[in-house]
Amino acid sequence: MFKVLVSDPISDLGISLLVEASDISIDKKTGLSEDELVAIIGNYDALLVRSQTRVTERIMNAGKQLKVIGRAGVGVDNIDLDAATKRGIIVINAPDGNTITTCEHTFAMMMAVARHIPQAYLKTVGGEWDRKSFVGVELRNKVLGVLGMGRIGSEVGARAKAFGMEVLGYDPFLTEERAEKMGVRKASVEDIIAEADFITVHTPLTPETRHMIGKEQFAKIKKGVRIVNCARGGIIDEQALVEAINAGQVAGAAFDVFEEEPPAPDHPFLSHPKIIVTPHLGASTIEAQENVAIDVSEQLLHILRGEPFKNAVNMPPVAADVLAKLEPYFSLGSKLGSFAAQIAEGPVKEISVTYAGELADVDTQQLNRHVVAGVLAHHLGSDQVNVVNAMHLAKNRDVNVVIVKSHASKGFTNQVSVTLRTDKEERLVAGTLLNGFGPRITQIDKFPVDVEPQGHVLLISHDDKPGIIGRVGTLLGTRDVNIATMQVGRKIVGGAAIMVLGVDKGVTKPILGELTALPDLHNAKEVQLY
Ligand SMILES: NC(=O)C1=CN([C@@H]2O[C@H](COP(=O)(O)OP(=O)(O)OC[C@H]3O[C@@H](n4cnc5c(N)ncnc54)[C@H](O)[C@@H]3O)[C@@H](O)[C@H]2O)C=CC1
Ligand SMILES: O=C(O)CCC(=O)C(=O)O
Repeated sequence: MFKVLVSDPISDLGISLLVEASDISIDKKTGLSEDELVAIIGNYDALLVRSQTRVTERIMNAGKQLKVIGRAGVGVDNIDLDAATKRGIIVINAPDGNTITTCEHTFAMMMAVARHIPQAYLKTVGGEWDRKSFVGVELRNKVLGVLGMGRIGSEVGARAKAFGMEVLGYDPFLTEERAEKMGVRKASVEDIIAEADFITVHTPLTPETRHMIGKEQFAKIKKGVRIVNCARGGIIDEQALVEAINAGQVAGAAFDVFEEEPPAPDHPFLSHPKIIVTPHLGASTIEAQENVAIDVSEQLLHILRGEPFKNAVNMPPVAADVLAKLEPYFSLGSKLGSFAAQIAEGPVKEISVTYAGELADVDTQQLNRHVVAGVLAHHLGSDQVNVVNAMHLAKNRDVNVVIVKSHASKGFTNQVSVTLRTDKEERLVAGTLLNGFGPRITQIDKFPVDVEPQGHVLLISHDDKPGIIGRVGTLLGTRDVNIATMQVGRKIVGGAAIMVLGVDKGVTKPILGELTALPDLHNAKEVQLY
């Protein structure tokens, strides 16, 4: 039974998938302090949050069984990602579910600031009939500058055109072709500052975007511009904005987000007549909250159940078609890594993974992680290593990871070869997926073999001499070790050879010692593959 803690208000309907799952027990405890979370998080396998809970390193340290943190929304700035990655905790978000809702809120804010709606409302319900103070501007024929043309920014751009606005878009990933397709003009930040009548920001808050509109930009900004921020507090310098409004440079602003949330009661935005605010409501619709909760619950279930998942924030993204090609190799990759780690003597200095055949043309980042995790888990423990922290752990331990791609696959559609270089030796284990037969180890060091990577495997190196197979069989038989499968590999008659035995149970160290003492036999190792 997996235990899930929901620590922020999240749509009941959205998490019904978790509530109804027979292998999940779910607790809802919202509004907890960091200390309170630290005290209870050790009982949980998964934590589900929105934006209120700050998931700190302290909480993760206390979450001894914590495997996944799900964020029902886009921004994960309330989660210490580095700490999660170090601990192998997968962080997932729900990036698509609140796009339209936030885009619509942006429009609500843009229109509200253009037409002074909150200010007019307040006066009207206060008994005043003031029609002179609230003369607004149209959106039609105005220039809208969109900083950040991702999911939300693109939707804002599309809707702005319906209002008859000219849209200037800036995003480091916006190409001329994409801009043209969307009917927006690709622009620089400077173009937007100089030309836009309305500016809206839709980037994450990063060192690069922090205060991307600040004092310097306000000095050059088009007079009378209106600014909207429904992304993250801090992208626009709050202090500089107030000064620019007071100087008459900026006509008004609409903010859903703040550098510090909630803002202090004396925050200048809260009393400024030309600034309208909402309390981080961008994603707050029934539809969006259901969508993000459904998305994140689905992925959370996949992760807890050990199934393939998407939207991991602390792992490289992978396209669905690429994932479909890689997924069948995940288990093989980690078993090859584990096999190599179990037979190699000495501390690992380098893990080299060669992809041959069709895999050579695929972005294998996810598969690389499975191989590296397979190697490291042997040394560090499978509870300490997973695909999230594998690369981080390798780097921390100065283990070089080398990826080689080759189209020559020795007759297999695909072959994955893992070579471990230690300070003592170099060992290679290669494998493939055989159509209709499943995974196979196809090579160990220089010897071609055909071995199912499963259960207890005995790897014996010996001279290719008559009688050796019988001696091994007899010894194992007298020690009650049943041989299920046997493979012998050699390069030349009478030369060095290996024997790979599938055995039904673990082989003890004394038996391995007895095997090694047999004539013409050099080494016997047991490899466990699960
Ligand atoms: N107010 C609210 O309740 C909500 C806020 N958000 C926030 O809105 C923002 C945008 O969300 P999405 O569109 O879903 O994200 P996204 O990841 O689809 O788009 C962000 C875009 O910003 C661009 N970007 C990054 N650095 C940039 C820079 N220096 N200059 C210009 N563009 C840059 C990226 O290339 C990307 O295209 C995020 O910060 C998210 O957390 C999202 C949902 C609700
Ligand atoms: O959960 C929320 O309401 C905040 C949404 C948000 O800011 C995001 O998804 O980035």
